[in-house]
Amino acid sequence: MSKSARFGCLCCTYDYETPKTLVIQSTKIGCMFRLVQFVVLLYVVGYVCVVRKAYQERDSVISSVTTKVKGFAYTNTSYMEPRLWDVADYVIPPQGENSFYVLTNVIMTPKQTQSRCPELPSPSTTCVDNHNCFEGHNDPRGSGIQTGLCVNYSATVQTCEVLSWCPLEEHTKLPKPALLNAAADFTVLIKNSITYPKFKVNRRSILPHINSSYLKKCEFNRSTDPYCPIFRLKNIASEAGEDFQDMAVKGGILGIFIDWSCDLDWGAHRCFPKYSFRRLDSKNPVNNVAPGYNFRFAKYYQTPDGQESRTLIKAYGIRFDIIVFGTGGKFGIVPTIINLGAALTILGLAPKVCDWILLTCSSKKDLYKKNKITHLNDDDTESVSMETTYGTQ
Ligand SMILES: Nc1ncnc2c1ncn2[C@@H]1O[C@H](COP(=O)(O)OP(=O)(O)OP(=O)(O)O)[C@@H](O)[C@H]1O
Repeated sequence: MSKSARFGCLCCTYDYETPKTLVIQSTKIGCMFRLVQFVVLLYVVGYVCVVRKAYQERDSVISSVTTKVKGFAYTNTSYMEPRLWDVADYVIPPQGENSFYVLTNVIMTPKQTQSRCPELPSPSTTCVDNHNCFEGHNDPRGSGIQTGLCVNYSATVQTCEVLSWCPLEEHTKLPKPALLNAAADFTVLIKNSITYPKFKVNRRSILPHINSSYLKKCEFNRSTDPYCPIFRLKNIASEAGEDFQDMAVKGGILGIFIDWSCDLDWGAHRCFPKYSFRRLDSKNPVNNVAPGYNFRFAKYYQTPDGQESRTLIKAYGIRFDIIVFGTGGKFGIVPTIINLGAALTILGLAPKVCDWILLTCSSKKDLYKKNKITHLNDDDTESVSMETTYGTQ
């Protein structure tokens, strides 16, 4: 390192910088400074305080949900005997965790017993003789375990025999419109209790002003009854932008969102649930392979001769998932002090921004630089102090 560079560096180390006040009497610069201050204030007051409510302490909601569905459907079709359906028939299982499932369409296979029967015809199950079938062969996509025999499925088709619940479920066409399209008019009561433990606030979806006679007749309506916790299923679907009758054919999943975000500074009594609805299973119009939601279950019974039998039900339906979320906020001294400090720091940036504009962008930047930065050494200090003591002659 050269001698002068080392000397310069040494000088920097032992320099002392102190700000001096430079008053620039310029309307343009004054306005710019006030504008920067105004923008910073707008951010602090408008965004930090009003929108983000940064002066509040926060707590996340803890919630529990129970549901009760009501309604009746009557079906009278060619593929099933006339039948009345009530809640015990179509809500499966009777109790769900933060969700409930409503059966809307079915393929029923009654009177099944454990026996042997020919497989449903497909390229892998049709056979010519017993050599094409393998005893014990178990295909998950098939209907049972092969016995090794090739038997008549119909007058013209032979298939491998399987040990299974017979008769097998036929790949029949799905009823359209859905068998239980009357489910559109079923209603569901959602009892949702929430708590903000930090603030000791408890609320229910059945608000304090709701009495039993109101609950017996009310129904959720976004404009007239936004706090009634009883929802008609078709309205849930339509609010989610779906057609209930369409969804009912192959099933699907709908989300019921309950937002409990509350400003508790106004008191817990002003904390209300906000409901919104959305379809949760993806409905891709381009790739419509395997749409909807279905599963199988069976109802078992014994025939008069003591044989175990069952009715197999392939159920299509709509699952309603209830998703509760929200944060509660209440004035807190710690976040207030932290954010006040941050706000003042940001406010202190206003002169820095103006200085930077003055010293780099303005047309008189050289003049400002000359007056803004003054270099003094010890000799200058002595001459200044002598000038102050004796005055200039
Ligand atoms: N899905 C629903 N649609 C319309 N009203 C409902 C529904 N579920 C419950 N209710 C009504 O809301 C009120 C409170 O229901 P809750 O289940 O707490 O009482 P309940 O006496 O056991 O109801 P119920 O015997 O009528 O099923 C009752 O008047 C009930 O009839």
